Amino acid sequence: SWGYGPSDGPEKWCDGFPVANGPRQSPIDIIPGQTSYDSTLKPLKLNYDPSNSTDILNNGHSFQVGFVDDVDSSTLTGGPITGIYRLKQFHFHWGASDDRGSEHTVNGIKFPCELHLVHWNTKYPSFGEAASEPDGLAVVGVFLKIGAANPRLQKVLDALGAIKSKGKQTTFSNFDAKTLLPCSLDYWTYDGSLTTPPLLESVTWIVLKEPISVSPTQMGKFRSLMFSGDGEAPCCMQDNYRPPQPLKGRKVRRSFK
Ligand SMILES: COc1cc2c3c(ccc2cc1OS(N)(=O)=O)[C@@H]1CC[C@H](OS(N)(=O)=O)[C@@]1(C)C=C3
Ligand SMILES: [Zn+2]
Repeated sequence: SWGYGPSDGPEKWCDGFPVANGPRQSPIDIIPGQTSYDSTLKPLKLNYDPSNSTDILNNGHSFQVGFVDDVDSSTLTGGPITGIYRLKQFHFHWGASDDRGSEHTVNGIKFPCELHLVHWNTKYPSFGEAASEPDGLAVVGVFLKIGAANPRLQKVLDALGAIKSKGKQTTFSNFDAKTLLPCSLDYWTYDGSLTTPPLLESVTWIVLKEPISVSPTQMGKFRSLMFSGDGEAPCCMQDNYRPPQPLKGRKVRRSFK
Protein backbone atom coordinates (compact mmCIF):
# COMPACT_ATOMS: atom_id res chain seq x y z
CA SER A 1 0.00 0.00 0.00
CA TRP A 2 1.00 3.64 0.14
CA GLY A 3 3.29 5.58 2.48
CA TYR A 4 5.66 8.54 2.55
CA GLY A 5 8.92 6.83 1.56
CA PRO A 6 10.88 7.03 -1.72
CA SER A 7 9.17 3.92 -3.15
CA ASP A 8 5.56 4.44 -1.93
CA GLY A 9 5.35 8.18 -1.28
CA PRO A 10 3.40 11.11 -2.81
CA GLU A 11 5.25 10.94 -6.16
CA LYS A 12 4.04 7.33 -6.59
CA TRP A 13 0.41 7.72 -5.42
CA CYS A 14 -0.86 8.43 -8.95
CA ASP A 15 -0.05 4.81 -9.88
CA GLY A 16 -2.76 3.48 -7.58
CA PHE A 17 -4.89 6.63 -7.37
CA PRO A 18 -5.01 8.44 -10.74
CA VAL A 19 -7.11 11.24 -9.16
CA ALA A 20 -3.75 12.35 -7.68
CA ASN A 21 -3.38 14.39 -10.90
CA GLY A 22 -6.96 15.69 -10.76
CA PRO A 23 -8.22 19.29 -10.99
CA ARG A 24 -8.84 19.89 -7.27
CA GLN A 25 -6.02 18.26 -5.34
CA SER A 26 -4.75 19.25 -1.89
CA PRO A 27 -2.76 20.65 -0.22
CA ILE A 28 -1.85 23.92 -1.98
CA ASP A 29 0.48 26.85 -1.43
CA ILE A 30 -1.68 29.72 -0.16
CA ILE A 31 -0.49 33.07 -1.53
CA PRO A 32 -2.37 35.63 0.59
CA GLY A 33 -1.87 38.42 -1.98
CA GLN A 34 -3.70 36.30 -4.56
CA THR A 35 -6.72 35.43 -2.37
CA SER A 36 -9.96 37.39 -2.56
CA TYR A 37 -11.91 38.67 0.45
CA ASP A 38 -15.48 37.36 0.28
CA SER A 39 -17.84 39.39 2.52
CA THR A 40 -20.57 36.78 2.03
CA LEU A 41 -18.51 34.15 3.90
CA LYS A 42 -20.06 33.45 7.30
CA PRO A 43 -18.16 33.07 10.57
CA LEU A 44 -17.10 29.51 11.36
CA LYS A 45 -19.23 27.83 14.01
CA LEU A 46 -17.51 24.90 15.72
CA ASN A 47 -19.71 23.31 18.39
CA TYR A 48 -17.66 20.48 19.83
CA ASP A 49 -19.02 18.39 22.70
CA PRO A 50 -15.99 17.60 24.91
CA SER A 51 -17.52 14.34 26.06
CA ASN A 52 -17.57 12.57 22.73
CA SER A 53 -13.98 11.80 21.89
CA THR A 54 -13.64 8.03 21.84
CA ASP A 55 -10.19 6.72 21.00
CA ILE A 56 -6.68 7.50 19.74
CA LEU A 57 -5.23 5.29 16.99
CA ASN A 58 -1.92 4.90 15.18
CA ASN A 59 -3.16 4.15 11.64
CA GLY A 60 0.33 3.72 10.19
CA HIS A 61 0.25 7.10 8.42
CA SER A 62 -0.51 9.46 11.32
CA PHE A 63 -2.42 9.17 14.58
CA GLN A 64 -6.03 10.17 14.89
CA VAL A 65 -8.42 10.99 17.72
CA GLY A 66 -11.89 9.68 16.90
CA PHE A 67 -15.28 11.09 17.88
CA VAL A 68 -18.79 9.71 18.24
CA ASP A 69 -20.38 10.78 14.96
CA ASP A 70 -23.78 9.06 15.04
CA VAL A 71 -25.40 12.19 16.54
CA ASP A 72 -25.01 15.94 15.94
CA SER A 73 -22.94 16.52 19.07
CA SER A 74 -19.68 17.84 17.57
CA THR A 75 -20.50 19.90 14.51
CA LEU A 76 -19.17 22.46 12.05
CA THR A 77 -21.64 24.94 10.55
CA GLY A 78 -21.34 28.37 8.95
CA GLY A 79 -18.12 29.37 7.21
CA PRO A 80 -18.17 28.50 3.50
CA ILE A 81 -20.41 25.47 3.96
CA THR A 82 -24.16 24.99 4.07
CA GLY A 83 -25.79 22.43 6.33
CA ILE A 84 -24.31 20.53 9.26
CA TYR A 85 -21.02 18.65 9.15
CA ARG A 86 -20.05 16.24 11.95
CA LEU A 87 -16.55 15.93 13.43
CA LYS A 88 -15.23 12.44 12.65
CA GLN A 89 -11.60 12.67 13.76
CA PHE A 90 -8.59 14.92 13.98
CA HIS A 91 -4.98 14.08 13.11
CA PHE A 92 -1.70 15.78 12.32
CA HIS A 93 1.06 15.89 9.68
CA TRP A 94 4.63 16.76 10.66
CA GLY A 95 8.28 16.79 9.57
CA ALA A 96 11.53 15.09 10.58
CA SER A 97 12.78 18.56 11.56
CA ASP A 98 11.13 21.85 12.48
CA ASP A 99 11.71 23.37 9.01
CA ARG A 100 9.00 21.25 7.36
CA GLY A 101 5.94 19.14 8.08
CA SER A 102 2.84 21.12 7.15
CA GLU A 103 0.84 20.23 4.03
CA HIS A 104 -0.49 23.67 3.18
CA THR A 105 2.16 26.37 2.91
CA VAL A 106 1.80 30.18 3.02
CA ASN A 107 3.89 32.11 0.49
CA GLY A 108 5.95 28.91 0.22
CA ILE A 109 6.59 28.83 3.98
CA LYS A 110 6.33 25.39 5.60
CA PHE A 111 5.26 25.05 9.24
CA PRO A 112 6.59 22.16 11.38
CA CYS A 113 3.14 20.63 11.80
CA GLU A 114 -0.47 20.91 10.64
CA LEU A 115 -3.65 19.78 12.45
CA HIS A 116 -6.63 18.54 10.44
CA LEU A 117 -10.14 18.33 11.91
CA VAL A 118 -12.16 16.13 9.54
CA HIS A 119 -15.94 16.67 9.25
CA TRP A 120 -18.56 15.04 7.00
CA ASN A 121 -21.80 16.40 5.57
CA THR A 122 -24.83 14.96 7.38
CA LYS A 123 -26.84 15.05 4.15
CA TYR A 124 -25.03 11.74 3.50
CA PRO A 125 -25.45 8.59 5.67
CA SER A 126 -21.80 8.19 6.72
CA PHE A 127 -18.24 9.53 6.44
CA GLY A 128 -17.31 6.79 3.97
CA GLU A 129 -20.16 7.72 1.65
CA ALA A 130 -19.71 11.48 2.11
CA ALA A 131 -16.02 11.04 1.22
CA SER A 132 -16.95 10.37 -2.42
CA GLU A 133 -19.23 13.42 -2.83
CA PRO A 134 -17.95 16.84 -4.03
CA ASP A 135 -19.52 18.53 -0.97
CA GLY A 136 -19.06 15.57 1.34
CA LEU A 137 -16.23 16.67 3.63
CA ALA A 138 -14.94 19.81 5.32
CA VAL A 139 -11.49 19.80 6.89
CA VAL A 140 -10.32 22.60 9.18
CA GLY A 141 -6.54 23.01 8.96
CA VAL A 142 -4.55 24.65 11.76
CA PHE A 143 -0.82 25.44 11.47
CA LEU A 144 1.49 24.74 14.42
CA LYS A 145 4.40 27.16 14.84
CA ILE A 146 7.49 26.62 17.02
CA GLY A 147 7.22 28.57 20.26
CA ALA A 148 6.23 27.99 23.84
CA ALA A 149 5.00 24.53 24.80
CA ASN A 150 1.27 24.26 24.14
CA PRO A 151 -0.48 22.87 27.24
CA ARG A 152 -3.58 22.04 25.16
CA LEU A 153 -1.53 19.54 23.12
CA GLN A 154 -0.03 17.82 26.15
CA LYS A 155 -2.95 15.45 26.85
CA VAL A 156 -2.76 14.19 23.26
CA LEU A 157 1.04 13.87 23.32
CA ASP A 158 0.97 12.02 26.66
CA ALA A 159 -1.25 9.37 25.06
CA LEU A 160 1.21 8.63 22.24
CA GLY A 161 3.28 6.28 24.40
CA ALA A 162 0.40 3.79 24.28
CA ILE A 163 0.08 3.83 20.46
CA LYS A 164 3.74 3.82 19.37
CA SER A 165 3.34 1.35 16.52
CA LYS A 166 0.90 0.88 13.62
CA GLY A 167 -2.49 -0.53 14.59
CA LYS A 168 -2.23 0.40 18.29
CA GLN A 169 -5.34 2.03 19.70
CA THR A 170 -6.46 3.12 23.13
CA THR A 171 -9.45 4.87 24.67
CA PHE A 172 -9.26 8.65 24.72
CA SER A 173 -12.28 10.27 26.29
CA ASN A 174 -13.41 13.72 27.32
CA PHE A 175 -11.01 15.59 25.05
CA ASP A 176 -12.33 18.97 23.95
CA ALA A 177 -11.02 19.51 20.39
CA LYS A 178 -12.04 23.17 20.65
CA THR A 179 -9.09 23.75 22.98
CA LEU A 180 -6.75 23.12 20.03
CA LEU A 181 -8.09 26.10 18.07
CA PRO A 182 -6.40 29.54 17.97
CA CYS A 183 -8.17 32.68 19.20
CA SER A 184 -9.01 33.93 15.72
CA LEU A 185 -11.15 31.82 13.37
CA ASP A 186 -10.20 33.92 10.32
CA TYR A 187 -9.69 31.50 7.44
CA TRP A 188 -8.82 30.85 3.82
CA THR A 189 -11.09 28.44 1.92
CA TYR A 190 -10.93 26.53 -1.37
CA ASP A 191 -12.25 23.35 -2.97
CA GLY A 192 -9.81 20.46 -2.65
CA SER A 193 -9.24 16.84 -1.78
CA LEU A 194 -8.13 14.39 0.87
CA THR A 195 -4.34 14.73 1.15
CA THR A 196 -3.82 10.99 1.56
CA PRO A 197 -5.07 8.16 -0.63
CA PRO A 198 -7.81 7.76 -1.79
CA LEU A 199 -7.23 11.52 -2.48
CA LEU A 200 -10.95 11.95 -3.11
CA GLU A 201 -11.96 15.40 -4.40
CA SER A 202 -14.62 15.89 -1.77
CA VAL A 203 -13.14 18.40 0.67
CA THR A 204 -14.03 22.02 1.33
CA TRP A 205 -10.78 23.19 2.92
CA ILE A 206 -10.93 25.78 5.70
CA VAL A 207 -7.37 26.79 6.68
CA LEU A 208 -7.08 29.06 9.72
CA LYS A 209 -4.76 32.04 9.34
CA GLU A 210 -3.60 32.07 13.01
CA PRO A 211 -1.27 29.24 14.04
CA ILE A 212 -1.16 27.60 17.47
CA SER A 213 2.17 27.05 19.24
CA VAL A 214 4.19 23.86 19.74
CA SER A 215 7.61 23.51 21.39
CA PRO A 216 10.59 21.63 19.94
CA THR A 217 10.26 19.07 22.76
CA GLN A 218 6.61 18.53 21.93
CA MET A 219 7.54 18.08 18.25
CA GLY A 220 9.94 15.37 19.39
CA LYS A 221 7.00 13.48 20.88
CA PHE A 222 5.23 13.38 17.48
CA ARG A 223 8.42 11.91 15.99
CA SER A 224 8.55 9.17 18.63
CA LEU A 225 5.70 7.37 16.84
CA MET A 226 6.38 4.62 14.31
CA PHE A 227 4.98 4.05 10.82
CA SER A 228 5.85 0.39 11.39
CA GLY A 229 3.94 -2.24 13.33
CA ASP A 230 5.33 -4.45 16.10
CA GLY A 231 7.67 -7.02 14.61
CA GLU A 232 8.34 -4.92 11.49
CA ALA A 233 11.59 -3.07 10.80
CA PRO A 234 11.22 0.08 12.95
CA CYS A 235 10.51 3.24 10.92
CA CYS A 236 9.95 6.63 12.65
CA MET A 237 6.71 8.41 11.82
CA GLN A 238 7.87 11.73 10.37
CA ASP A 239 7.63 13.67 7.09
CA ASN A 240 4.07 12.31 6.73
CA TYR A 241 2.99 15.26 4.59
CA ARG A 242 2.02 15.65 0.93
CA PRO A 243 3.65 18.66 -0.78
CA PRO A 244 1.51 21.42 -2.37
CA GLN A 245 -0.34 20.51 -5.57
CA PRO A 246 -1.13 22.61 -8.69
CA LEU A 247 -3.91 25.17 -8.17
CA LYS A 248 -5.28 24.52 -11.73
CA GLY A 249 -7.20 27.79 -11.84
CA ARG A 250 -8.90 27.48 -8.44
CA LYS A 251 -9.71 30.62 -6.45
CA VAL A 252 -8.83 30.88 -2.77
CA ARG A 253 -11.21 33.07 -0.77
CA ARG A 254 -10.60 34.63 2.63
CA SER A 255 -13.05 35.46 5.41
CA PHE A 256 -11.10 38.49 6.66
CA LYS A 257 -10.21 41.92 5.21
C1 LIG B 1 -12.89 6.85 2.04
O1 LIG B 1 -12.96 5.98 3.18
C2 LIG B 1 -12.10 6.27 4.20
C3 LIG B 1 -11.14 7.26 4.14
C4 LIG B 1 -10.34 7.46 5.28
C5 LIG B 1 -9.35 8.48 5.28
C6 LIG B 1 -8.57 8.69 6.41
C7 LIG B 1 -8.79 7.94 7.58
C8 LIG B 1 -9.76 6.96 7.59
C9 LIG B 1 -10.53 6.71 6.44
C10 LIG B 1 -11.52 5.70 6.47
C11 LIG B 1 -12.27 5.49 5.33
O2 LIG B 1 -13.21 4.51 5.23
S1 LIG B 1 -14.48 4.52 6.13
N1 LIG B 1 -14.22 3.31 7.10
O3 LIG B 1 -14.60 5.74 6.88
O4 LIG B 1 -15.56 4.25 5.24
C12 LIG B 1 -7.49 9.69 6.30
C13 LIG B 1 -6.84 10.33 7.51
C14 LIG B 1 -5.99 11.40 6.80
C15 LIG B 1 -6.87 11.88 5.65
O5 LIG B 1 -7.35 13.13 6.02
S2 LIG B 1 -6.87 14.42 5.25
N2 LIG B 1 -5.31 14.57 5.44
O6 LIG B 1 -7.18 14.24 3.86
O7 LIG B 1 -7.54 15.53 5.90
C16 LIG B 1 -8.03 10.89 5.57
C17 LIG B 1 -9.27 11.42 6.28
C18 LIG B 1 -8.38 10.46 4.23
C19 LIG B 1 -9.14 9.31 4.11
ZN1 LIG C 1 -4.59 15.38 7.10
